[in-house]
Amino acid sequence: MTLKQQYIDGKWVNANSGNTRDIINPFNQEVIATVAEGDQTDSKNAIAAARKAFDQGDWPSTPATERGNIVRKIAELIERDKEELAKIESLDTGKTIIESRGDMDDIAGVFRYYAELADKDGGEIIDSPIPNSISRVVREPVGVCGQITPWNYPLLQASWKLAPALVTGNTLVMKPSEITPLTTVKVFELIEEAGVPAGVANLVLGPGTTVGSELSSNTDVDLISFTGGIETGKKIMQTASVNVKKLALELGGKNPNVIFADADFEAAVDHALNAVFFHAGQICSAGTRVIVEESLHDEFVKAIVARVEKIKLGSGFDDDTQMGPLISAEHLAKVEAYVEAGKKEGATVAVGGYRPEEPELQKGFFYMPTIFTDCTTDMSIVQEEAFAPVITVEKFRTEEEAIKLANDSIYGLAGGVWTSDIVKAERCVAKMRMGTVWINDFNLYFPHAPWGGFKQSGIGRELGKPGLEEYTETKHIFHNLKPEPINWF
Ligand SMILES: NC(=O)c1ccc[n+]([C@@H]2O[C@H](COP(=O)([O-])OP(=O)(O)OC[C@H]3O[C@@H](n4cnc5c(N)ncnc54)[C@H](O)[C@@H]3O)[C@@H](O)[C@H]2O)c1
Ligand SMILES: C[N+](C)(C)CC=O
Repeated sequence: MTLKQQYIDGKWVNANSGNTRDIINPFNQEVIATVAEGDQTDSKNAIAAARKAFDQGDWPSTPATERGNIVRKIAELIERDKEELAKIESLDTGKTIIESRGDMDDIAGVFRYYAELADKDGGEIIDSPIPNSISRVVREPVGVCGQITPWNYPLLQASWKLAPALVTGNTLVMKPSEITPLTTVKVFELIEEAGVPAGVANLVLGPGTTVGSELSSNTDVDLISFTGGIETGKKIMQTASVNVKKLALELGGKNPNVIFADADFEAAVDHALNAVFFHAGQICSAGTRVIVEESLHDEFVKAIVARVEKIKLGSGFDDDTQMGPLISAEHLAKVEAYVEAGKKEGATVAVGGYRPEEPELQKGFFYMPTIFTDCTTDMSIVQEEAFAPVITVEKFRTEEEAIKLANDSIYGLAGGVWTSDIVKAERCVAKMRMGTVWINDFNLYFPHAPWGGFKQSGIGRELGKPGLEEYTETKHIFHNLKPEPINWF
C-alpha cells in the first residue's frame, strides 16, 4: 500500500515527523490506506507556501476566465474519475456506493458552477456624488485561506470551499478530517493535473488540535472556513480572532420536520425517512426532530415504524444495502449513550434502540435505525445533535405550537414543513429561524442556492453567489479626475 502524502508547494511530501496514520473502513475495521500524519510544522510550511504564492505569484492576478477554465478542468477530471472517487468515499465513510456516486455528481457540479461564475463579476460603477470623479467597486481575493472539513461528506464539503476560493484568486491550505482524508488527497492529484500552479492549493493531513489549530491561529492566514461541530467552531472562532481573520463557520443542526395533518401522507412518510437515514443519519441537516399534528400522530408513527423495520443494514457495496455503519467505535459509543439518555428521560422506543445482532455486522460500527415517541423539547435527545439514525417524534395541536417547537433549539441550520395549504406553508416558513427551509421536501441542496445556518449553526454561507463572495474583499476605488488643493491647514 503506497503512503498517501501531503501536497505542499506543488510537491507530494511525507509528514516532517515521518508519522503516519492508518485509515479504517468502518464496515469491517480493515486498514484501507496509510496516510502522512502532519503536525504544526507541516501546517506552517503549507501556510508559508500559500502566502508566497499569494504575495509573489501570478494566481491572484490571473484573468478570472483562465482561473475558471482550470476549475472547469477539475470538474471534468472528477467526472472522469467518478467511479474511483465514489469507491474511495464509500470505503472511507461506510456510506452506500449509490450515495457516494450522487455526491461525486454534486461535487463536479459545484466546480462547474463556480467555473461559470468566475468571470461574471466585473465590478460596479457607483454614481459618484463628487464632481469630476470616478467611483467604482471591485472584488479582490481575500488572501490565504485555511479550510477545515469534517468526516461525513469529506469531498462534498471540500468542494464547497475549494472551488469558490480558487476561482476568486485566493491561495489555500486545506485540512480534511484525519479519519476520512482519502478522496481529498485524490482531488489534490486532480488539482495538480488540471494545472493549478504550485503553492496555490496545499493539502495538510493530521489532527485538528495540531494541524487545524495552526491554520486558525497563524497570522499569515487571512480567512478560515470551517465545517464541523459547534464546540470546535467556537474554539476556531476564538483562535481566529488573533488577527481578526475572516470567518465562515458551517456547524451542526438539530432540524425540525413539521408535518401537518393535511400533508400528502405518502410523500411525508417517505421523506421523513429520507430526511434522516441516508448515511446512517450522519448529516448536518438530518430532519431528526419530527413534529406531527396530534390528529395524524398515531397513523404517521405506525407508517414510519413499519418502514424503518425493513431498512437493510450492510456493506455500502451490496446492492440491497440501504444504510451503512456509523463512522467509528467512538461515535457508536456516543450514539448508544444518547439513546440510553432518551430512555431514562421517559421517551418511548418505538423501534430500534440497540446494535444489530447479525454476525456479518459485528465488525462494523452499526446501530439500528431508531424512533423515539412521547418526546418533549426539554429532553436531551430533542435538543442535542446526535449525528445518528435516530428520530424523535413530538406532537402539536396548533400551527403556533408547531412553530414554537420547531424554533426551540440553539441550532438553525435547516427545517421542513409538510402541508397542502400553501398559505399556511408560507406563514410557517416566514417564522422558521433556519438557513434553509423546505416546503413539502427535505434535505435538498444544489450549487446555485446558498447554504448555512441561523443561530449557533454558523456564520456566513457556502454555495450560490454568497459562497463566492465569502472569498472576496470589496474594494471601493475613488478616482479624483481634477485634484485641487483644499487649503484647510
Ligand atoms: N453545516 C454544515 O453544512 C455541515 C456539514 C457537514 C458537517 N457538519 C457538522 O460537522 C460535525 C461532524 O463533523 P466532525 O465530527 O468531523 O466535526 P469536528 O468539529 O470534530 O471536526 C471537524 C474538523 O475540524 C478539525 N478540528 C478538530 N479540532 C480542531 C481545532 N481545535 N482546531 C482546528 N480544527 C479542528 C477536525 O480535525 C476535522 O477536520 C457535525 O456537528 C455536523 O453537523 C456541518
Ligand atoms: C451539507 N450536507 C447536507 C451536504 C451535508 C451535511 O452534513
